[in-house]
Amino acid sequence: MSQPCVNIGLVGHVDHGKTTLVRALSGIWTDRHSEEMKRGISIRLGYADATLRECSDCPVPNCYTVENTCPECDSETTELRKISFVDSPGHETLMATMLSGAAIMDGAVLVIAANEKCPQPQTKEHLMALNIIGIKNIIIVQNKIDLVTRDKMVEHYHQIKDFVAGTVAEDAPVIPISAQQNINIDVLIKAMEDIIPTPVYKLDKPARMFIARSFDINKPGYSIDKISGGVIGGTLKDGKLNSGDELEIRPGRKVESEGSVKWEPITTNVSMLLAGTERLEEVTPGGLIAVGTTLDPSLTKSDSLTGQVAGEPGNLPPTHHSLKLELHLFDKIVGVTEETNADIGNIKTSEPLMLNVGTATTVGIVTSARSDVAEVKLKRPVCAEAGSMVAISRRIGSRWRLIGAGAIKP
Ligand SMILES: Nc1nc2c(ncn2[C@@H]2O[C@H](COP(=O)(O)OP(=O)(O)OP(=O)(O)O)[C@@H](O)[C@H]2O)c(=O)[nH]1
Repeated sequence: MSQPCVNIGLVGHVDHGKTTLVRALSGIWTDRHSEEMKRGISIRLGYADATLRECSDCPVPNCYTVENTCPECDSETTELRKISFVDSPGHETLMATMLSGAAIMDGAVLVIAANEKCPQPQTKEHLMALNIIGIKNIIIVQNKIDLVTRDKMVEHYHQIKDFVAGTVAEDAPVIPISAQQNINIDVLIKAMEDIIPTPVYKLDKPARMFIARSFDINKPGYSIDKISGGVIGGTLKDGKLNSGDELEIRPGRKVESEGSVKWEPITTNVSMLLAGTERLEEVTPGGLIAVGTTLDPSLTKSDSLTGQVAGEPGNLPPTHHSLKLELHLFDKIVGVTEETNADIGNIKTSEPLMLNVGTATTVGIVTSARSDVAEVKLKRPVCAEAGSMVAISRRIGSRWRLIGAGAIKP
């Protein structure tokens, strides 16, 4: 049995075909939430595992597939790697969700629809987010090529190249595909093998897991056989987890008594480890895992532990109630709206900011600010190491807009 070894994110503007592409690569539709069906957009992060395979005996050169049997020559294919896909929502109001997902991506596919002018607002904003979080292994797909003429496709390709010039994706390959018609999916698989390596993990370090989902197994559709406690899902960044291990979760649980509020770390035990549908005795970093715990399911329901960090007791990063950030702000606001090209200027004392740290999203009020450093008092504390990168968004009009990044100062 093996678990996925790398997390690949799908990012890009709303409706450009991320979920359809995950389906082409994994056979799984990640949008199953009823509100998503109703609105026709992704709201939560979607997750799906896939096994990328190669047909080495094939008369067709470079034959890559996700099927066990080669679609070209019917030979049995060989496994290259198992991958977990993280499907981000592309709607502008869901940037915080996209940023939480980006924290667990090892590489990303930027999906750009060929039938719309490039760049669309979240094509830009998602690329900036990848830049902030430090994701360098990027592939660009030019999707929906079935809807455009060859000339339009070439014109669109040049728009993409102009747009990424000078960015972290400058040298990323641009692969024309149709996720819906399964065109060039094999070329994309080959590019994933070439461009997005399996990270080198530090197995001898204490276990540390970024929690991206948490749920109550009793909820219909989520039930996992033989678990009676709450479940957390996410990715292990370092170390290993074994069935039966003790686990600490930080910041933990909010406790209110006599008018004061405290956050207490939670301790629990690992009762079950799952990668996809496979039950494992030990998990290592890479891919998305679900951890069954001995916690009361009321503590994990409705993603209540999303954004927290789990790991070996006594070895987790500190809990911060305020953050001192070394600022790296953009010059201009990203996105195509009436505020486009508006200068960002300095962060001001008393202004509210939305901060994304790892998979956590929190809001805070600036208590002091200079042009290069700001201190922010957080509404909800976060567990993070000094030096970690924080994505900073400011409220402009009716939504939070990404304005830059900050490194946590000790
Ligand atoms: N013709 C054509 N339509 C496509 C293709 N890929 C996706 N679509 C359609 O485009 C629409 C949006 O696709 P989704 O996969 O939901 O897009 P998304 O990027 O996941 O959307 P959000 O997650 O809500 O941002 C759907 O109606 C798809 O059927 C393609 O290659 N060709």
